[in-house]
Amino acid sequence: MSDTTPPPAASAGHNHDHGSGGPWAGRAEIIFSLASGAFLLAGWAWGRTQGDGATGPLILLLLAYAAGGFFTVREAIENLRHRELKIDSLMIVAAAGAAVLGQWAEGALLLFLFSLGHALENYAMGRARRAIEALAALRPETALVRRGDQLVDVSVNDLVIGDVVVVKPDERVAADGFVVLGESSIDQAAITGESVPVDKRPVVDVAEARQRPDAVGPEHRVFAGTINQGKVLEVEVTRLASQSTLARVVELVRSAEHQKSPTQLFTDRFQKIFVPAVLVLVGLLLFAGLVVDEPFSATFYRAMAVLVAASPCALAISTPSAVLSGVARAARGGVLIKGGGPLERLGVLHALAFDKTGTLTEGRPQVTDVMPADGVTTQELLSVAIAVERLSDHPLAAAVVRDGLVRLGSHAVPEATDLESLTGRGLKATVAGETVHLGKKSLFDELGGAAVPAALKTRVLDLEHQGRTVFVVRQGDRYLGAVGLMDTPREAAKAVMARLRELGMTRLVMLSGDNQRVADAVAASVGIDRAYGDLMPEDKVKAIQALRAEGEVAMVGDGVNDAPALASASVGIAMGAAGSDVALETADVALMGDKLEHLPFVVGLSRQTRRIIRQNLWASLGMVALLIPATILGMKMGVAVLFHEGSTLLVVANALRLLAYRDSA
Ligand SMILES: Nc1ncnc2c1ncn2[C@@H]1O[C@H](COP(=O)(O)OP(=O)(O)OP(=O)(O)O)[C@@H](O)[C@H]1O
Ligand SMILES: [Zn+2]
Repeated sequence: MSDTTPPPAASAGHNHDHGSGGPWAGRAEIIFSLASGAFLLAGWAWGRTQGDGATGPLILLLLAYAAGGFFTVREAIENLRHRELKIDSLMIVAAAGAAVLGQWAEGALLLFLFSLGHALENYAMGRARRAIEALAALRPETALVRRGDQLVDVSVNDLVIGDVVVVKPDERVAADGFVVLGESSIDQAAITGESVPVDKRPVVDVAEARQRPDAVGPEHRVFAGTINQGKVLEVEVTRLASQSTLARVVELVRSAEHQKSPTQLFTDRFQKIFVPAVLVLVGLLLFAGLVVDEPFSATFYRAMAVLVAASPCALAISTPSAVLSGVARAARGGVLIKGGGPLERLGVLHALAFDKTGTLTEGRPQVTDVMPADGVTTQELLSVAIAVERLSDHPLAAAVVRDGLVRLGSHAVPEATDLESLTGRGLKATVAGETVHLGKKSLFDELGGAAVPAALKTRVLDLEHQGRTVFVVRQGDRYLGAVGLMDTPREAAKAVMARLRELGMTRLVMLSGDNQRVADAVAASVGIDRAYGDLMPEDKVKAIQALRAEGEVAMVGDGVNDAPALASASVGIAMGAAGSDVALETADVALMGDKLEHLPFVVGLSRQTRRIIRQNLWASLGMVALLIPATILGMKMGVAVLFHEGSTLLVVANALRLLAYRDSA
């Protein structure tokens, strides 16, 4: 059951794939094992009527041996070829030992139970794996592609970027892309875990969308594997089938199985000591004749029984089965967990740090206040601000341009050039031959030159107290004024924080690049304990490190400006990862949808996984601890195998409960 040599990373845990694999192999194992059981029963019953040593019953028991031992022997040979010693192989030694002692029925029982236990175990693990493979099957095989006036059926693997595919109602979208024609609503649950269908409409500017497909808004973007619930849509393909979000998720989930968790590393280490110790014990037991007066056959039998009892089979499978089920369940809920490590760590930690914009807030700021300095007109302030923000792709910039233009009316906007982004503080550019600086108030202390006029400063502070994000604009040495924006907290944020506390998160903090007063206001409104404001991206990393000094911390962000902080947290959790490659790649846990509500689900799931791993460890170690003395004291080999395989199946069944996990909020 477990290797005495460390298994290669790719065969994490208890691997009974038998090389060939496939559904037939699984079924064949069960059939062979049941056949073994039938031969055993018939041979045993016939033997009772015929008396010992009759040829007929013996032939049946030999057939039971053959059927029950077939896969075990095959695997043992395979292992020997790889120069691996597995305890599985020793099960054959035990059965052979029973045969030598003339205990054919007992040996056949051993092989029957052993093969049945392992066949069922493989079947159960296969169930968790199939839950993952079901994701891959969501993508249709073919797509209807518009070629001039004609529609052609094309294999999705032959789709190229720029193809326009037609998606009929109730059909699955064949490729990632953006809508060019038609309006509909799409069920994206398979990718993002959102239960409510999302409305889609065509992009306004196809050329622009083609150039920057990752910047296309969620109302235009569609993903392979999602279901069109309304009317016909035409979608321009932006990714090859092998690169689609679905394909990447499936790939990441598959590889997650092979990332060992801390508990797995621990059990691996434990087995490296335990297995040789068992072999030594069994070796010593062969000399029991020196202590107790018994025939060697009895000594040998006892040693074989101990060997069976001590196999740490359940222990080896206890963690991998739970991790596999947990990762599969999460994937079905639109959450990608990259392995047992993050899953287990998230299951025990008590502190969560949040990014503000786009994570706790909607990430859709709106201009609320425009305050020109004395002697400056509103138009002058706005036109310069718009000119500069137009060149930036910051979330605040988009809001200033959109809302600013409405307020500006027909007033002309000058041309800005030489944009320079002052990360986390603001922007610098040239307008009408003069340098324009725009950004948070503290930026101007840093820059030197003319200081912010006292009157303007008071008004900025006043706005900040009201929870507004404020930036100041300066052209040359002249202050034009300040603009205030407001980003509303996500509707779900408050309830999510409350639920996270129920789940055992005791420290909830917020990290923000915005000023401290805004940070405090947002934190208070959603129920966060502590807000750290005025942080530059590198300060966020330092803040995470400081928090980690007091215990493990997970960080939740959207991958914008916070990727380094996500990477330095114990567990980095990204939101809205379906739309962002960076987030999908850098995070340990990716919430595919842009929904804060999925956070309690994944926290609860990881906590449940931890609990189940704990239970499994106790059950498997407890069973071994009971069976070793029991067999030394004379428990029958058949009974020992029954308990041994029973505990293995129990552990796997316990893990499979995770597939049905629901957040009970
Ligand atoms: N393009 C811009 N226009 C106006 N102000 C800006 C701009 N870029 C940065 N700032 C100022 O710098 C502050 C912090 O910048 P930014 O929002 O990029 O940081 P962040 O770390 O992403 O913040 P958050 O914690 O809110 O997500 C902003 O609140 C704003 O005052
Ligand atoms: Zn086993």
